[in-house]
Amino acid sequence: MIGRLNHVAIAVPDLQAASDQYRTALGANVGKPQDEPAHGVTVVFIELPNTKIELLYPLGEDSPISGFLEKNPSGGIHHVCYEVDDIIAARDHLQSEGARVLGNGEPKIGAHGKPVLFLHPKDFNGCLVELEEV
Ligand SMILES: CC[C@H](C(=O)O)C(=O)SCCNC(=O)CCNC(=O)[C@H](O)C(C)(C)COP(=O)(O)OP(=O)(O)OC[C@H]1O[C@@H](n2cnc3c(N)ncnc32)[C@H](O)[C@@H]1OP(=O)(O)O
Ligand SMILES: [Co+2]
Repeated sequence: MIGRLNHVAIAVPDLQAASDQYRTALGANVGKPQDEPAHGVTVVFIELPNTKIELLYPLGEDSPISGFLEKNPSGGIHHVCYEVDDIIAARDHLQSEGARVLGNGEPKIGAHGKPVLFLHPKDFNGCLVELEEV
């Protein structure tokens, strides 16, 4: 069911500093910041030959990543995103397997303009999993 690794997300305490570091120290192709108010984050995508890195910074008062950054003030890997062909079929299958889908269970449009869902980290070995329909 899951396909390619679409991105690995890193929550960062300073989006500009992290972007500069990837651009200069790591010589990466770093995109521009993108506000995603529906998700409570500002994101910067870094294109790699085989996947993407998504830098995340809280946007707004009740960002879902604020708690994570309070617990991890230097930042850290926040989630992985796998691609799926059919996000509703994937959701229904995962729920039938007992996995918890976060939010109201309905996909939201993510940073790539595609439907995304999140699965509770406690159900996947402490790893927050995002699914993106491509
Ligand atoms: C623009 C969209 C973009 C895209 O790719 O298209 C995005 O990726 S948007 C990314 C931001 N949005 C989300 O992350 C939505 C899903 N996340 C959530 O709903 C919350 O972050 C949640 C519920 C996973 C955690 O929220 P919170 O930290 O406030 O809750 P708790 O403190 O109760 O945490 C419960 C439990 O989970 C552990 N935890 C929290 N975050 C993570 C994480 N990223 N990875 C692993 N574990 C995590 C937390 O430490 C708690 O564990 P415990 O042992 O009970 O202390
Ligand atoms: Co993501």
